[in-house]
Amino acid sequence: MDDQLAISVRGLRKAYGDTVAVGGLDLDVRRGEVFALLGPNGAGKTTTVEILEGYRHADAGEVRVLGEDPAHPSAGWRARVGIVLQGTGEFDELTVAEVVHHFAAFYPAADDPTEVIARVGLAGKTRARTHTLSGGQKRRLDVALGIIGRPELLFLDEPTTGFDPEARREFWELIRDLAAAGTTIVLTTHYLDEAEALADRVGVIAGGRLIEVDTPARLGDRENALATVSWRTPEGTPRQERTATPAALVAELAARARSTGGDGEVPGLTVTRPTLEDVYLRMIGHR
Ligand SMILES: Nc1ncnc2c1ncn2[C@@H]1O[C@H](COP(=O)(O)OP(=O)(O)OP(=O)(O)O)[C@@H](O)[C@H]1O
Repeated sequence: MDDQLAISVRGLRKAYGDTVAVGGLDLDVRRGEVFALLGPNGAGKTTTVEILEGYRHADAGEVRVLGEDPAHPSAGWRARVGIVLQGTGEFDELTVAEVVHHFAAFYPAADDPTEVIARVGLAGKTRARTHTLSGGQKRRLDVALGIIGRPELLFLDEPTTGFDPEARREFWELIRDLAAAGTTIVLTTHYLDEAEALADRVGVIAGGRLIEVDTPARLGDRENALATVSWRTPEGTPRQERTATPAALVAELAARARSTGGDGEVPGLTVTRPTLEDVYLRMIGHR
């Protein structure tokens, strides 16, 4: 296997009875990258990720995660992989500090619990019992437990569901810090802006297969898509034109505005290209 790859999957298949959840999926995730898996409900993301984590067994295919088959990992493998699970319910009566210390004891080279609690923004809640935390604070605790072992590879399943906008931005900073420190991150999300903000590459899963992988900027040939230029005429009428040469059109509009005695400003001018959500929806079959 290529040493530059944290994850390599070929021909992955998994069915539940008659339901084919994953039907021949190929995937490579490079070491050090942030990789976002997108796909509609039921596309096969969770099944794929749980196989990568070693929690489910594939029916067929070759899977390598940090060089090993997660279905038969060596003793040290699990400590190298961090998983952010949804919910730590059994620890309701313990404090944040107690839970994080408890998890730290499972790892050979755990990070400093106090420092990790501060990094996820729970410094003010160290002594709080976990059942008193808000939904967003509980997710931060989940993240703390996922990173306490200093994983080389971190799986995050819809990590910011229930976060307020400020908490999401803070969480994104945390993910960027982890990535900058060399952690490989695989993230599933339904938030396209989150994928765009965080991911080096995104993979779109539909019907149990990976249908496209690219950077957020290039997915679905997005950067070559026609731009939409919108503006208002001097009379205030809204106008819109789709063009492959938006700079030329904007220059022409500015020249026209100057020639009619104005300062060259074009009222209401915007230039947009399809958003990641636009190309994603087109890709999975919505027009
Ligand atoms: N334990 C199970 N038993 C039976 N069918 C299952 C099981 N887990 C998943 N499936 C089915 O496999 C398919 C893929 O499900 P999966 O949970 O992997 O999708 P997903 O992409 O993670 O969806 P979501 O975005 O809703 O979390 C679905 O049709 C689902 O109903």
